[in-house]
Amino acid sequence: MSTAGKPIQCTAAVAYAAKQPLTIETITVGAPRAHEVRIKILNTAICHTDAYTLSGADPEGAFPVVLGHEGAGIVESVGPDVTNVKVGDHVIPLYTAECGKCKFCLSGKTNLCGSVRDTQGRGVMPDGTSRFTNSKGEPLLHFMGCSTFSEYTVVADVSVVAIDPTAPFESVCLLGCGVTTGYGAATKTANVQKGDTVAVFGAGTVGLSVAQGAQRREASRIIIVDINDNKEKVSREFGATDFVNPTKLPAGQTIVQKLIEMTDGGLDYTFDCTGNVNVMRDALEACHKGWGTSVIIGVAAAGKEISTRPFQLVTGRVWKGSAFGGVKGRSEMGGLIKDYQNKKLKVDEFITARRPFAEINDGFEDLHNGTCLRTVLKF
Ligand SMILES: NC(=O)C1=CN([C@@H]2O[C@H](COP(=O)(O)OP(=O)(O)OC[C@H]3O[C@@H](n4cnc5c(N)ncnc54)[C@H](OP(=O)(O)O)[C@@H]3O)[C@@H](O)[C@H]2O)C=CC1
Ligand SMILES: N[C@@H](CCC(=O)N[C@@H](CSC=O)C(=O)NCC(=O)O)C(=O)O
Ligand SMILES: [Zn+2]
Ligand SMILES: [Zn+2]
Repeated sequence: MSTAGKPIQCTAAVAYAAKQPLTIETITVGAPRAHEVRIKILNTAICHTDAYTLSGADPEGAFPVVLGHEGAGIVESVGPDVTNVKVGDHVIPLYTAECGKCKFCLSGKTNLCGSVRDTQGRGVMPDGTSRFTNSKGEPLLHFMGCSTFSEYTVVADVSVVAIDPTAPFESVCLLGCGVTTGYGAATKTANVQKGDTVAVFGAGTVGLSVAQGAQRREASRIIIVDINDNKEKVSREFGATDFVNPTKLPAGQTIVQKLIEMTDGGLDYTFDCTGNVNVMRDALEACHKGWGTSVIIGVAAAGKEISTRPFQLVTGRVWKGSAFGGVKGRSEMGGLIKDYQNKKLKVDEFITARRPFAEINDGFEDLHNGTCLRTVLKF
C-alpha cells in the first residue's frame, strides 16, 4: 500500500538536549508539501559537526532536534511541484542547497545558496514548520536541512540530488559531507596546482580528503599535522608526504617555525580541519609570505574568534573559508560519484566502523577512540 500523502511512523534518534544521549524512538514524519521530498534513509554516517551541535557548542543549535546530515537513501514520495527527483530515485540530501536561481547561485562566485538557508538554520522547512513529531505530538526540529538520523526524512527539493542507482548507499553517504568537503576544499576552494606545497591540520575524514584532493592535483608536498601519532599511517595512505605531531617538536620550536623550515619559507596552501581557532592561526601563519592561502574548514564553538597580526595579511597571506568544499551539490555530485566509481576518489577507506542504527550513541562514542574516521549506520 502506498504511503504517499500520508504520515509515516518510523525510527529516529532524537536529541532532546545538549550533551545527552540520543533517544531512539518512533516518530511521525509528515507527508512532503510543495517543493518537498520525503526520503527513506538507508545509511547515514556521523560527522564531527553532529557531535559539535549535540555538545551545545553550535550557536544555531536548538533542541529537540533530529540530527544527521551525511546520508543516502531512496525517494519515497514527493510533494507538489517537485521536478528534480522522482519516487524511487537514489539520492543524497544536501546541507548546502542549490536552487540555481538566487543571487548566490547566479553569482558564479560561491556554492552557498540563499534559497532555504534561513529556515534551515532555524530547524524548520522553508514554510516555517516541521515535518517531525514525537509520540507526544511535540514538533521536533530539522537539522542542516537533512536530518538523516531518521529512517524517513523530508527535505526541500533544492536540497537533494539524484545519484547513479548502482552506487552503494553505505559508501556514497560519505559524499553528503566529509569527503566532499575536504576534497572540494583542495580542488575547488584552493584549486591546488601541480607542484604546490600543502599542509593539512587535522587528520580526520575532512583533512584526509583534503590530502587526497591535493594528491590528485599532484601537489609536491602534503604535510599532515595531527596531535595523534596513530594518524600517521592513515595520513600517508591518503597522500601525505610528511606527518608532523606538533606536541612532539623540540622544546622552543613552534609548529609554524617547523613548517616554514620544512618548506623554505612556508606553504602555498594550508587547511584547518580541526575547528580549533589557535590551529587556524597557526595554519595562516605557516603560509608563504606574498601568496600563501589558508582555508578554514573546521567549525568553531560559539564565542570563539580567530586572530592574527594584520601584518600577516598585509604581507600577502590570504585567509579564506570553505563550506561543503565549494561544491554545488546538485550540479557536481554526479562527477564525484563517477570519480568514486572509477577509483579516482577514495570513499570506502573512510569507513572505520559499521553499526545498526540502534547503536547510534555508540557511534558517537567511536568519534573519541583515536582511530575513527567515519562510523556508518544502517537502518
Ligand atoms: N566547513 C565545512 O563544510 C565542514 C566542516 N566540518 C568541520 O571540519 C572539522 C573536521 O571534521 P572531521 O574530519 O569530521 O573531524 P575529526 O574529529 O574526525 O578530525 C579532526 C582531527 O583533528 C585532530 N586535531 C585535534 N586538535 C588538533 C590540533 N591542535 N592540531 C592538529 N590536529 C588536531 C583530531 O585529533 P583527535 O581525534 O585526537 O582529537 C582529529 O584527528 C570539524 O570541525 C567539523 O565540524 C566538517 C564537515 C564540513
Ligand atoms: N551552525 C554553525 C555553523 C556550522 C557550519 O559552519 N557548518 C558548515 C558545514 S559543517 C558540516 O559538517 C557550513 O557549511 N556552513 C555554511 C552554512 O551555510 O552553514 C554556526 O552557526 O556557527
Ligand atoms: Zn558534516
Ligand atoms: Zn540558490
